[in-house]
Amino acid sequence: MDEYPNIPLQVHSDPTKRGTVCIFGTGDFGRSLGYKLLQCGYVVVFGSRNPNSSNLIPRGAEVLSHAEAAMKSSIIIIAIHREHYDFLMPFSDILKGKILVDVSNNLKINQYPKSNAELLASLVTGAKVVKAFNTVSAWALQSGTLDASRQVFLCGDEAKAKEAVMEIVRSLGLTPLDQGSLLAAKEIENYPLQLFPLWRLPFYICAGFTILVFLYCLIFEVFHPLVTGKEDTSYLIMISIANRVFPIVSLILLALVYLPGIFAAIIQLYRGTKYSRFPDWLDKWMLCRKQLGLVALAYAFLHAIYTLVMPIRYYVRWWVEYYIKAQIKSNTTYPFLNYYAWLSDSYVALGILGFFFYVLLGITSLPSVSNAV
Ligand SMILES: NC(=O)C1=CN([C@@H]2O[C@H](COP(=O)(O)OP(=O)(O)OC[C@H]3O[C@@H](n4cnc5c(N)ncnc54)[C@H](OP(=O)(O)O)[C@@H]3O)[C@@H](O)[C@H]2O)C=CC1
Ligand SMILES: [Fe+3]
Repeated sequence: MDEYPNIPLQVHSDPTKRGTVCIFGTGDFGRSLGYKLLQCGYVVVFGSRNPNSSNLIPRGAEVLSHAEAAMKSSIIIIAIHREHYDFLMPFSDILKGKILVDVSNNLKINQYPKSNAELLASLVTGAKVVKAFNTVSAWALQSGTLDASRQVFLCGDEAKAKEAVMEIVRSLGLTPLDQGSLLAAKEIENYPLQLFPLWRLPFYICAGFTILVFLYCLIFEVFHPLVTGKEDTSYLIMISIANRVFPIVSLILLALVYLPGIFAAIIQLYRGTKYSRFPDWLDKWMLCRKQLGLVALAYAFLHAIYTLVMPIRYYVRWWVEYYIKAQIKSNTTYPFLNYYAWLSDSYVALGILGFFFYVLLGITSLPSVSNAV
């Protein structure tokens, strides 16, 4: 295999193989990406500090010293943390003209004034740095659960280098999204640290309506009877009031899912064209319909659970009363009476568990940039 730094990816002599890709670092991410590349027909060469003692290397890959490995390919994926980038400086000559793929992430948003990719470009002058793969997690690569995070954001100053990396991304079955020049690296590095960015607005809307309806029910069903008739109805809070809040908010959210479509249609009819931009507020609203719909569904599901729980609670309470009366009549004590009261309350816990289970399901199906470490 000869090295031609200006040719993006060297073609392997074996026609079943796509070409050689070099990966620096035999850590979690390097190994996972190597494994996936091997699966997709690439020849993979790892560059490591300890080529002989590296273990868990995917079968079929070669492990060499950094310098030897770099000679084998014109694309080098740097699967090493930013803090160790200066170790590359002695190899500057070998890396000249090569495509260096920066996959690194930080621990905090805007942790450094300069993005990791820009730092790499300034340390190894003459190399073509492309930022990519940082939003894909090692775990997703290995387990093949890439459904929710097939998008690979990438950026770089050299169009040809970017195209070569995009080709690799595509051949791994992922979708490259070109974000422009290396200046965009800072933003791309922040993506994995933004926790569910698409859920912020829907979360506020749902929380707002839930609190509002809950307070309304609380005032009319608990505070009002307490003030006017000195009647204590606080026992309604946990189940009856909650079960009133869920369907009301669920229906409001469902309306919020369908309303923007109607507004959009009216605007289009009014303007007489489909090809103009919607106002900003409508755009934001349309974009969070999926999340609002998911929460509406979760609330409807909770409503169903609580509705099922309620008659069981009445039944249990009836039994508790029945046994208390029986105890008084026969002047004896039944040992397990408390158990029934406890049982009735455990149904409440069941409802809450159901809720968390649903939320978990929702989270796993998110288009998650947040998958990556
Ligand atoms: N893990 C993940 O899910 C993801 C990780 N990333 C990024 O990938 C990069 C690697 O992450 P990950 O594999 O998890 O980390 P690991 O700690 O598992 O591996 C890092 C590797 O870097 C090499 N290394 C460590 N110290 C030095 C040093 N002083 N000089 C030279 N090489 C060194 C080692 O390889 P060797 O011993 O072979 O030299 C080591 O195995 C990071 O930048 C991370 O942000 C991006 C997306 C997801
Ligand atoms: Fe109902």
